[in-house]
Amino acid sequence: MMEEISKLPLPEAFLSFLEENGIDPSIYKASDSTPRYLRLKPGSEDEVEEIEAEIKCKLEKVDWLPGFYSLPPDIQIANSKAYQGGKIYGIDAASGAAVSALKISPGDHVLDLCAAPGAKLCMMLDILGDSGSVTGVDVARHRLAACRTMLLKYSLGDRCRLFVADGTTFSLPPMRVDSVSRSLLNSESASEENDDKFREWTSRRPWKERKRAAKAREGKSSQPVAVSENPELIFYGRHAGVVGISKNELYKTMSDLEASSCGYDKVLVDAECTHDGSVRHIQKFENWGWTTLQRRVLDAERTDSLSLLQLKLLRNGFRLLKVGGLLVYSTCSLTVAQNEDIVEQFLKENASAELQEIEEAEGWPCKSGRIAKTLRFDPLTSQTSGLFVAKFTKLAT
Ligand SMILES: C[S@@+](CC[C@H](N)C(=O)[O-])C[C@H]1O[C@@H](n2cnc3c(N)ncnc32)[C@H](O)[C@@H]1O
Repeated sequence: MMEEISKLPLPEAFLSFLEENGIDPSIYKASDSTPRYLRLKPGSEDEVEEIEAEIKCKLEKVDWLPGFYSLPPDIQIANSKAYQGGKIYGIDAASGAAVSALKISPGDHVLDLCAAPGAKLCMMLDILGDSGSVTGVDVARHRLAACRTMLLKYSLGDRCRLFVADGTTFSLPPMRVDSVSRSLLNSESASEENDDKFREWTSRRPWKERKRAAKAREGKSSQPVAVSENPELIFYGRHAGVVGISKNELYKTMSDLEASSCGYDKVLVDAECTHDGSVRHIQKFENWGWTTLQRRVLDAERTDSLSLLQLKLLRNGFRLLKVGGLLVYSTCSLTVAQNEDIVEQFLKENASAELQEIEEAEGWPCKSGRIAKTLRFDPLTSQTSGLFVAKFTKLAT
């Protein structure tokens, strides 16, 4: 087997998986030449030359995506001052496109239902600046903790809340404007008597959270990711409408009817998937072992349960969207089962869901998916990692 693999770029089983799913294996041959991408923190535009000098490489502006630059795949940015100082983000251009498709406008309340590790969430917060809010949800505590670290590094957390929660059942409303004004009034005076009310977030984690995190670490190697029954808030910014309100207020869930009128303006469901479109992810299996690839990517049973998870995430994300809002469903898989099939099934069961043309995509180097209005990025066509994107709106019924 090893001999065969050393001759082939990818193992037979993976090639048959691609064939079964109608994916052209030659897209992986472009992997060596697929550039790396970075996004510039807004406000750092004048520092491009300095960054280029530091990483010793020219940054090519991505002409179809504002704020994005490409660089050769072998250039490392993690040790650079620009990266460590929070002036640049490592994020694939296709991921940037998925966020752009959401058309986030000032004041929007955005839900990111599979948020970790958070490259897209950071981009949303940068777009929103000093307005609106982003609620990030992820079932994996350690990944969401990494997202929190990123928010702090880029000083982006002011209008963000992060919940460890199951995205298929999450039901909390967006930050309420009245709670923000109340929280501003209360933030100074949140005193000992107000023990039930949230005070300003501190990086000193409460004892309970530390204990839970230690427990999760102990069980991590042998158990799948633990799904907490109730959402658990692991971060909130000063202007995220949390400071000064009580736990009862924060954890009050929305009914479907309430969600239609007071739900989120924009929802991203960047669903868990087999990651087969991510060239760099597939390449990692060379070190992790091809048997791991068999288990994690090709196993039919996993794929079936993943499809169900994807459908449930999409259903719940859409439930939390307000009428007239926009939802983007994306995966970094290129299989039809995890993309078009999910979209089709979802549309069949939701009379209020309408697939939308992604107007922003004019000039994007991508192809149409098998369903009109959906998009597919792949390394050959787009010079990016693989990504499927579909956009929906919620109609009044
Ligand atoms: C493709 S990744 C998301 C990447 C992220 N949007 C970003 O830009 O960095 C999928 C995420 O879904 C999370 N996930 C898996 N099952 C979930 C569930 N039931 N609810 C919420 N998140 C889930 C995984 O932990 C993983 O972090």
